[in-house]
Amino acid sequence: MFLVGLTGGMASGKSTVSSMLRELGCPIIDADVVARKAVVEPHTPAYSRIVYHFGPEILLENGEIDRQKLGQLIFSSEEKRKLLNSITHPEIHKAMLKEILFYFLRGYRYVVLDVPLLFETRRLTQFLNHTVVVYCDPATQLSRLMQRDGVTQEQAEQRVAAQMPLNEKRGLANHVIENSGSREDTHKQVLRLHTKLEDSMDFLLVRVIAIAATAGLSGILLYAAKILLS
Ligand SMILES: CC(C)(COP(=O)(O)OP(=O)(O)OC[C@H]1O[C@@H](n2cnc3c(N)ncnc32)[C@H](O)[C@@H]1O)[C@@H](O)C(=O)NCCC(=O)NCCS
Ligand SMILES: Nc1ncnc2c1ncn2[C@@H]1O[C@H](COP(=O)(O)OP(=O)(O)OP(=O)(O)O)[C@@H](O)[C@H]1O
Repeated sequence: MFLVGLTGGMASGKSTVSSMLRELGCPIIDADVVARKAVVEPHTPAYSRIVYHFGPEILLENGEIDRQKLGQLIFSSEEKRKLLNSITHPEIHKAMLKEILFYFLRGYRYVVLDVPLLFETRRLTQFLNHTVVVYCDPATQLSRLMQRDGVTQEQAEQRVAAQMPLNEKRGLANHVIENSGSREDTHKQVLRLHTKLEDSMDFLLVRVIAIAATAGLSGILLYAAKILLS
């Protein structure tokens, strides 16, 4: 099975690209969704540790974590961000591994992992066959972030600064989707990426068949040699 890592910066367009890929039939595992579902819901081990370290003041009245409050805390303090990451990341990776297994057992040939902090944590990169960065220019990124999350320019800049610079991520990827333009333009690039992924799957299949055939052939030759020499 092939693993494809999809990443980018805050509001650079990862979810936009992953929904396009999903529409084309690609299985997607979204780390933000995994984190929301399996990591910070009440009664999970990560939830208890977050409340222990950050205090009950980060809870809503219904006992759930106030994501906005926790976000404000961790995006303004590297120390707190590191603490939250140390609690959540091992749990996120475990939950993602379970989902990868699920797709593997269902016979999928590849799965796309949408992970915002792929290059920051680097835990997953060694297992990936392809890495894709969704890039957009810094001014567009800031304005999309401010518009989507209703935050000030200062808050948006602070959030962007909490991650590895997007330019650096772009240099680490095998494949870049340039998302500063229109959605249509991005869609065209996603179609090309999809074809590339499908082609590399076919290439993998041909390689596996060739290896199997070679192994089969050498098996027959060995068997024949054994009979002739006995
Ligand atoms: C900080 C939290 C509470 C903010 O929740 P909120 O619903 O407002 O945002 P959401 O979860 O949709 O994340 C939005 C984006 O913020 C960025 N982000 C999230 N956590 C972090 C982090 N620890 N460091 C840097 N950027 C982060 C990512 O680009 C992400 O796509 C939440 O993101 C969280 O629990 N983060 C810790 C888990 C984590 O690291 N998630 C990222 C997956 S690798
Ligand atoms: N090409 C585009 N043209 C116009 N708006 C766009 C384009 N791509 C994305 N957007 C908008 O920009 C915002 C950020 O995009 P998106 O949510 O896909 O980013 P993201 O990388 O998943 O963000 P995050 O990591 O913060 O969750 C969204 O409001 C989205 O609708």
